Amino acid sequence: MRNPQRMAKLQGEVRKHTQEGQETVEEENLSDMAYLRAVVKETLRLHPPTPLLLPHLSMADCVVDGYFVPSGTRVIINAESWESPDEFMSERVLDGGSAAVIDFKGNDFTFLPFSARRRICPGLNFALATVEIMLTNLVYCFDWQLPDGMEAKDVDTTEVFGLTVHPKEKLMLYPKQRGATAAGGHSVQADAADSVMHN
Ligand code: HEM
Repeated sequence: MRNPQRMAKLQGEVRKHTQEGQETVEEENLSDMAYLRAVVKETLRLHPPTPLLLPHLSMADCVVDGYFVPSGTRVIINAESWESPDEFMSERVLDGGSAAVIDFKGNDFTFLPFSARRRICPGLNFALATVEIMLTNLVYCFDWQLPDGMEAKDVDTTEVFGLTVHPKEKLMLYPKQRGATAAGGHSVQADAADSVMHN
């Protein structure tokens, strides 16, 4: 909602790769949606649900970059080094983008939303599949509008920190059902607008 052009691009891709007349997006529609994957990847970079992963202890004495780390030290990995880190730039992870080759499934220590190696999140693939199908259906079935008087820049994405983070403020949006038309003075659009989405 803070990036209307990127929202339009994502919605365009989802609607292009889902057959006209299909009620919902199905898993088989997702394979050609490169921009969807970029949006999810960049979202996990900017808002990782578990930013510090889970606490781990080193199992043996070791030396890292010249620093001695004794066995049993609590280790927190925070190795991000991104250009304009606070900006949502989904293009950076698309083919040809500055971060296109950075893996987020545990092979690149600059980007670890699911952690890595033996304690990597076992729900990784399930989580991605769920997020993709949920997000595509939200943008396929509805056009989303901000409440009257609210502008894109007013959407507050401040996070409350914890073992898992969550948004400080609720996101309130009006869903306008795709293709909704007024019929007999009772429009789907009005119905949808009556039900404000709270996040
Ligand atoms: C976007 C969604 C998710 C993210 C970002 C995420 C991320 C993580 C992270 C960072 C860890 C900690 C790894 C560590 O020890 O450093 C973790 C652990 C774990 N996750 Fe997820 N997770 C997600 C969804 C899921 C789902 C959907 C499931 C199950 C269906 C799941 C199951 C688990 C389990 C069981 C562990 C503990 C693994 C262990 O024994 O060390 N996660 N996850």
